[in-house]
Amino acid sequence: MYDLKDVIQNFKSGEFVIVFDSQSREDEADLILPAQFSTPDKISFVLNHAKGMFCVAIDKEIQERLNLYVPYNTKDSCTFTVTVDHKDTKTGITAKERSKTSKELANPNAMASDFKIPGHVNPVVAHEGGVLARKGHTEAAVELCKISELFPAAVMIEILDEKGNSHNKEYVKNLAKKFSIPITTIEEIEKYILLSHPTVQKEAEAELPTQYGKFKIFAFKNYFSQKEHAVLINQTFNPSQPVNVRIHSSCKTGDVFHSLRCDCHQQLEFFLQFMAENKNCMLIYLDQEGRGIGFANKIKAYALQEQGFDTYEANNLLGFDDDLRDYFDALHILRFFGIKKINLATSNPEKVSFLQDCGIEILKRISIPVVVNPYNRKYIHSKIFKKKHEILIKGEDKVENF
Ligand SMILES: Nc1nc2c(ncn2[C@@H]2O[C@H](COP(=O)(O)OP(=O)(O)OP(=O)(O)O)[C@@H](O)[C@H]2O)c(=O)[nH]1
Ligand SMILES: [Mg+2]
Ligand SMILES: [Mg+2]
Ligand SMILES: [Zn+2]
Repeated sequence: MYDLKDVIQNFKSGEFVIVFDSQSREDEADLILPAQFSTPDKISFVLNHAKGMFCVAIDKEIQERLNLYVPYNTKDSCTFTVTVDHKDTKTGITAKERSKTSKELANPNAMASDFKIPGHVNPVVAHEGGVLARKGHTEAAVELCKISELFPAAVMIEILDEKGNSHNKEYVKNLAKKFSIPITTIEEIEKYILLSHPTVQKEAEAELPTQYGKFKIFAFKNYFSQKEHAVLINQTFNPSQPVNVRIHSSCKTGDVFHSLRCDCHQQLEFFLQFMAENKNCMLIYLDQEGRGIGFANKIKAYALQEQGFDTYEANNLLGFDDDLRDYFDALHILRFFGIKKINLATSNPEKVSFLQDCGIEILKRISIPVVVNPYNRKYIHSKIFKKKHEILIKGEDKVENF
C-alpha cells in the first residue's frame, strides 16, 4: 500500500488513483481522476481499462449550481443525478466528448444551461459529511479532491477484469503495476481526515469538586458520531510539562454500579486518587461503552459470557470485531490542550502505539494495580493472553498463575 501523501501528490498533478473500499462493503476498486484534468486520452484509458459505470463524483454545491435533479429514492445508496452531456458535444459518447463533459462539471463557472439532459456521463453526489458519514467511492473521490486542493469533481469508474468481474484483486494490482497507478483505500482516506482535522469541539467547562479533590471538568463533543466526552484536569495545569493521562472508555456497569465483572471501576478510582495526589493530570473519559458496541450489546455479550465464551468471542458471536474503539477523539483532545508529552496510565498496548504513531511522546506507562476476583478473572485473563495487556495484579495472584 502507498503512503497517502504520495497518492495525493499524484492526484494533485492530474494522475489516476485506484481506491479500494472495504471487504465488508462492495470490495471493489475504482479508477479515479480529478475531473478538471480530463483529456480525451485519459478518458479513453478509463474506458479501455476500467469498464464499469462512467461516473463523475461531485459535491452538493456543484449539484445545486448545475441544478442536477436526483430522480431516485437514494437513502443509503449512491445519489445519482440525471445523466448529462455538455452542450457543445454532438452525441456525447466519444472519449473526447465525455472528457469535455467531465471537465465542464469541474468548471466553477459552469451553469445549468451548459448541459443537456439526458447524456452519457452520470454525475453522482457525495454525502455532505464525506467519508466520515458514508464510506463509498463517491465520498472518497470528492474527499481526495478536497485534500488535494482540487475542484471537488472526479471521474470515477469501477475496474472490471477481462470477464467483467469486479472482485479481481490480482487484476487490479497488475493494472496498477503496469501503468504505475498508486492504490489506496477508503479506510486510509478516512484515517488521514481523522488525523488532520479536529474531530471534537469543546462545548463547556466548569469546576468539579469531588470526594477525591477539586478538579476542572470539560465537555467535548464529536458532531459526526454525536459522542460526548468528559475531561477532568487538576485545577493548576501546565500542558507544556509532561501530563499524567488516563484515557478511560465508559463502562456503565463498572464505573457506575461497581460491577465485579471487569476492572474498570478499580482503574477509574485509582486514577481519580492519583489525580488528587499528583500534579498535572488529565482523565479523558470517552463515550464508547462496551469497547464501542454500546450498552445493550455489552449486556448481550455478558449473557453469552455466562454460557462460557470469553469477552472477545462474545463480541464476535454478536457480529462485532474484538474491539471497535478508536482514540482519534482522545488524540484531538490532547492536541486541543497543546499536550505533546505524557505519562499514560494504561495496560493496553493499542492505546500506547496509536498515540505514539500520532506523534504523542509517551515518557512512561503508569501501571494500575488490579485485584482479581472470581468474576473478572476470565476477563483479565483474555486481555493479558489475547491482547497482550500488561496488567499489574494486586494481592496474592500472579499473571503466571492464570
Ligand atoms: N464488549 C465488551 N466490553 C466490555 C466488557 N467488559 C468491559 N468492557 C468495556 O471495555 C472497556 C474498557 O475500557 P478501558 O478500561 O478504557 O480499556 P482497557 O482496554 O481495559 O485498557 P486500560 O484500562 O487502559 O488498561 C469499556 O468500554 C468497557 O465498557 C465485555 O465483557 N465486553
Ligand atoms: Mg462503488
Ligand atoms: Mg480497563
Ligand atoms: Zn468495565
